[in-house]
Amino acid sequence: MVIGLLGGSFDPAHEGHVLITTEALKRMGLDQVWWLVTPGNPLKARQPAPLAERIAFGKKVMRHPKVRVTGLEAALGTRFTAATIARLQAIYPGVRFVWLMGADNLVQLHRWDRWQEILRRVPVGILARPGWGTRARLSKAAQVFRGARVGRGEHLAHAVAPAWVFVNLPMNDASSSAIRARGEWGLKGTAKPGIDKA
Ligand SMILES: Nc1ncnc2c1ncn2[C@@H]1O[C@H](COP(=O)(O)OP(=O)(O)OP(=O)(O)O)[C@@H](O)[C@H]1O
Ligand SMILES: O=C(O)c1ccc[n+]([C@@H]2O[C@H](COP(=O)([O-])O)[C@@H](O)[C@H]2O)c1
Repeated sequence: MVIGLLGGSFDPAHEGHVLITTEALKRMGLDQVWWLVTPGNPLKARQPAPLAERIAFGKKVMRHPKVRVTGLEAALGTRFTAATIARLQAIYPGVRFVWLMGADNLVQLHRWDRWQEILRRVPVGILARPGWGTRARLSKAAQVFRGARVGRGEHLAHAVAPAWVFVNLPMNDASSSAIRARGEWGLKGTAKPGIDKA
């Protein structure tokens, strides 16, 4: 069993999240993807909408039999990705986990807690995001782990970590901050009319 983990604020979830999830399922040979809706990104000062509301909206937006929208980090009491992955690996020893993220997150990965441990624990799938390709390829994490880059998504899940892949896909420029800036995600985390469906 290979499970992709897509961590995020999902404040709110949008079609960019749906696209990278379905593409990761198709291109990386994943059996499932679990969204890990974070209680709060350790590097973001801004307080997100309440977790329950972000999860509830995520479930509306992301409807796929192989995808679960979860609040696992709140349940586990972890907030840092390295700690979350370590806990999940301990709880599910028979599962191969793959960490998924958009190219923008690769650019700042070296600022995450125990970031090199993440790459040594699990294969990492990077999904293209408009405007971030060059910076991602030049990022510190990509440089430090350049020898661990895998050419094709299909080879990622069963590669021995450290291993990462950069997957090009049809670009989608949706972002939660743009949705919030347009006032389409209520202050209390409630979706306003018009974004019932991403
Ligand atoms: N349009 C997109 N294309 C590719 N990856 C994306 C896209 N939107 C989000 N992601 C990725 O999904 C994960 C969760 O993203 P997040 O919930 O922070 O959404 P966001 O749109 O980036 O939010 P914000 O604008 O508030 O920073 C991250 O790994 C991010 O890189
Ligand atoms: O572990 C860390 O230090 C760390 C620092 C920044 C972000 N993350 C994780 O990165 C994921 C993406 O966050 P976001 O807010 O960009 O959607 C989410 O799972 C966060 O918990 C993790």
